[in-house]
Amino acid sequence: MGLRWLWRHRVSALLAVLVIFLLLTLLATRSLQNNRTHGLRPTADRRNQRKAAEKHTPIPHQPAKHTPTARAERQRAHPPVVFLKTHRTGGSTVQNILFRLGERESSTFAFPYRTYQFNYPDRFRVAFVDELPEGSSQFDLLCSHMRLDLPQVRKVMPQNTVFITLLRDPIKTFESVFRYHTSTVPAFFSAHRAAASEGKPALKVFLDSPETFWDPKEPGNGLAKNPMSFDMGLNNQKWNGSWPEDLALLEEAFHLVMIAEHFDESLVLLGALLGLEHEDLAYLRLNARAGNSVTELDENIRAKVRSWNVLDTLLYDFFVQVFWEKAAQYGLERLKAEAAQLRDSTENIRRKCVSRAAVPPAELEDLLRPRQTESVTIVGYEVRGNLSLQDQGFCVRMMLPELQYHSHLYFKQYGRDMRAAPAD
Ligand SMILES: Nc1ncnc2c1ncn2[C@@H]1O[C@H](COP(=O)(O)OS(=O)(=O)O)[C@@H](OP(=O)(O)O)[C@H]1O
Repeated sequence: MGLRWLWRHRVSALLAVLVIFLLLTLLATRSLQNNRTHGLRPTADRRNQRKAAEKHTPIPHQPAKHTPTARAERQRAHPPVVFLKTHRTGGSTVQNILFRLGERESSTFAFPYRTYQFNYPDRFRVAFVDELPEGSSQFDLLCSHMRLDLPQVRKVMPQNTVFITLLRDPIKTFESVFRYHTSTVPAFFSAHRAAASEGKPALKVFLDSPETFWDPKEPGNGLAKNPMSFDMGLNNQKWNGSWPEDLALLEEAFHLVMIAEHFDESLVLLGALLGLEHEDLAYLRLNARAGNSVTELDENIRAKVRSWNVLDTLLYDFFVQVFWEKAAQYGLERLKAEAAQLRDSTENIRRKCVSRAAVPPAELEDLLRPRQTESVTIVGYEVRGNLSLQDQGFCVRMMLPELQYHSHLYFKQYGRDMRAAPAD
């Protein structure tokens, strides 16, 4: 054996080496072709972007709840969604459900070109949307704050988009908007200043003579009167002849207008519309004020709030009626039963995830601390320790405040940070 044997069989050895080489080349070519045909693997660029994104925020991995095949089917099953996030109505809670859904299904988000809002309070424009990311053929989800302009939104989203929004009792909404947006809405700011100098409650001072503080030509005053109507793109200053027609157009455009006072029933209808399971709809009440930041309203103040926001009352009452019509179509008994089931399953998930609720901001880590304003305290949640990595990923996402989740998803989608607001 050894060298003499090799020398004697040199031709056979050479042939064997050649055959092995040819076989390896063939296998390599087939595998490359497969990857190209099915487009399964991300490009090196996208892989690097994703790695960078994962490094960017200390958010645990998204749990892989579904198998790849099931995920692909679910992706096909649910249509693109626009969620019109009206102010102080519970929108961050619904947005969080959609953020989780979109992240799990690798949806493409239509994000604002700058910051977290579509150039609010301007009416929505196509130009306010960031570019379609490389490799995406359409936007699947749009759920950041805007003032609605339906034809413009339709230009951004695919034709089969489902439109949803959320309305809240106008008295609760206005009280919350007034307290939360003290420094960003000029009319409220002036009222607070006057109230401070008179030593009186600001809301009472404002409602005693709102016209003193409210300049309708000031663009920043959109939320100062009928804030929900303003967000829905209606004339929020006064009723005019086009209101009934505008309402009818909204009714036609929106597949579902959820009602905060019937939140669980609204989620059941949302789930039916998008084909979601109860686990997908589990939620924590996000962006809530601490008890000491809420103003108790007596009947006199409530009547003044109602009268100042009469168009919001009209809007709300109209869509509450539409909501119950939809509920009747779904089946009232069925809706009641499913809402009860959703409440139970959500309660179990809350018990598993949350170690402490209504936590003051100073006691929360940066990742879980909601945005605060000068005038109110917004409380958050503490996540339980000792969770599996998968549960931790799920639970943290459910309590992640809007800004943190938004910037995480933005970085994941574009591989870069969000653009800041332009300097004034
Ligand atoms: N599920 C549910 N049901 C009823 N109400 C809810 C729910 N989730 C959040 N909230 C209340 O909604 C208020 C926050 O609304 P938003 O998240 O839309 O605010 S924001 O515009 O994004 O700042 C805030 O209201 P206030 O606490 O009265 O200010 C939340 O407590």
